Amino acid sequence: MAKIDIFDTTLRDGEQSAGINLNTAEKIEIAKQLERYGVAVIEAGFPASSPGDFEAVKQIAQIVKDAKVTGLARAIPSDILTSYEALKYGAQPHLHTFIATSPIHMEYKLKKTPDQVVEIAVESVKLARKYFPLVQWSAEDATRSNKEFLARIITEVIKAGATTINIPDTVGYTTPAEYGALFRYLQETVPGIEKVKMSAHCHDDLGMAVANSLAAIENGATQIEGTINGIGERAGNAALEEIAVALHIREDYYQTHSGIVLKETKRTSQLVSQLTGVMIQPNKAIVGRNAFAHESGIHQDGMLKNPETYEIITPALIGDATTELVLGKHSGRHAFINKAKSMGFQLSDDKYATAFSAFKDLADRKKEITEEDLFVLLTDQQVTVTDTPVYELESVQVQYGTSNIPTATVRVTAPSGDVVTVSDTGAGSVEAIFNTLERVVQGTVRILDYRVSSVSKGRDALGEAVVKVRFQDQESIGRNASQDVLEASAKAYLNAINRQLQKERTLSAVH
Ligand SMILES: CC(=O)SCCNC(=O)CCNC(=O)[C@H](O)C(C)(C)COP(=O)(O)OP(=O)(O)OC[C@H]1O[C@@H](n2cnc3c(N)ncnc32)[C@H](O)[C@@H]1OP(=O)(O)O
Ligand SMILES: CC(C)C(=O)C(=O)O
Ligand SMILES: [Mg+2]
Repeated sequence: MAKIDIFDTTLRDGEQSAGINLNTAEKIEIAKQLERYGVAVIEAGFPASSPGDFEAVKQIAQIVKDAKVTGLARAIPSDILTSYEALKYGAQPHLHTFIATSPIHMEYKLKKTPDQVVEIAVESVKLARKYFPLVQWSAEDATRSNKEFLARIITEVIKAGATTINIPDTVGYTTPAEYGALFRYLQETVPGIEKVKMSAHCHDDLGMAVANSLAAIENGATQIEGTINGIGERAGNAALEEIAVALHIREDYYQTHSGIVLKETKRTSQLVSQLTGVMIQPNKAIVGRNAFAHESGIHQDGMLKNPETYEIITPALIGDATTELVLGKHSGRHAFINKAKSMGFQLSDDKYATAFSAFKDLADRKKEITEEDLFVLLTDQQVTVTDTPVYELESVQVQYGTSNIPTATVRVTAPSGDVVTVSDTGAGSVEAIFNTLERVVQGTVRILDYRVSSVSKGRDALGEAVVKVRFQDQESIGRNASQDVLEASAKAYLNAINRQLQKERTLSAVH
């Protein structure tokens, strides 16, 4: 099976992302992780661009042993010589030099004729080869270059000693079929091309960087360049983790291997995200937070029956990620009960049914149902004695204004089955609710304690209310968690009353 070398440029092209600035210690940490990840080449920076980059490249070249370390240089003697001073410590000194070959870059940016560009490229490669055993030459903006001119200049730089030829899609302009055809054309046209490594370097301006890179592999590329998490200038570079996993999962199709240690994927991605400060979008392939999260009932049911129904990549393949069956408004009974059991609950079918409908009701109102929310909801069912008639809150409404007296109106089904609606006021909203409920409940109720806290996190977190009352000469504690603390308070109050009623009923049944 053919080997595809992975050339990582997170520390050079990746760092060219707007807003990223890594210091030497951070670059070394990333380089060490890239070495563990199994990349073949690490482009550690652009040594001539700043003393900081020079120092980082030099240290990385000294530290990294299992990958080649390279640095970028323009086709300028001083860039090449400066790069040598940084890279000479590497196990196999490797230089990456480039010059643009498209008409627009040659005319407007370089202000050179095509003939001058060929001459500069040849001279730079010859100079580089005096110092470096390995010289990669890149035709910047290759995909907008004249292909006959591209074949001509590549022929000349190979004669001058280039050991790798890179065909960058610098502005993310090409398409998979077109890019593949360009690789085929160069292989069929350029004398001596079989002696060098052919490399692809794609940008994601049209969202095709990974697809273009894979097309290059299908057409003879044996090295792929990119960055971790796809970071890079403008829309970024090809995401290396996506390419490595695609080659693995579709090995049957590509018939290649990359040498990447896939179980280091998640860690590498997280490290780069943390040190660069570039967040990973949740639905990003392979490393996004949701890449292994299933929310809808039909998918969750399929996953529980056989994970291969909806997962082509196992989370274990890429490291520490786990499959997650996220419970939300699209979830079904199978996933809900499975989760409840995994949390240690064992309820009767009836209670599971009630808990599931309470869960659906909550999921309609709350974006994400956390494990804490479920715990509260299922515990409520576990401890509810269902055969005692109790007070049930049908609705609660509070009128509150900074200059009004708070007024509560509650509608409650009493143990007798009667539905009553009562209003009363209080110094605050909660007191108005409690005063109103006191008028509903038969018997004297004295509040001994009342507390509210948040169950989960975020602005839509459940609020949990705990109310301790004295009722029928006994102390009873009630609790409830709802999205609204006023509703939770009313329900907690009635829960305290109901628990006392249930206790009474159980005791009188025993005697
Ligand atoms: C596609 C890519 O990713 S290419 C890599 C891009 N990365 C970077 O540019 C990051 C680091 N760059 C830098 O720090 C600076 O741009 C430096 C140090 C390299 C150069 O800085 P300056 O000397 O101030 O030049 P400046 O950046 O303004 O302009 C670039 C010059 O290099 C020339 N140039 C651009 N590419 C090449 C090349 N491959 N070979 C030779 N000259 C080149 C330009 O024509 C321009 O020359 P001019 O000054 O004669 O007009
Ligand atoms: C320097 C080259 C390889 C580059 O980054 C590009 O053309 O995108
Ligand atoms: Mg690039």
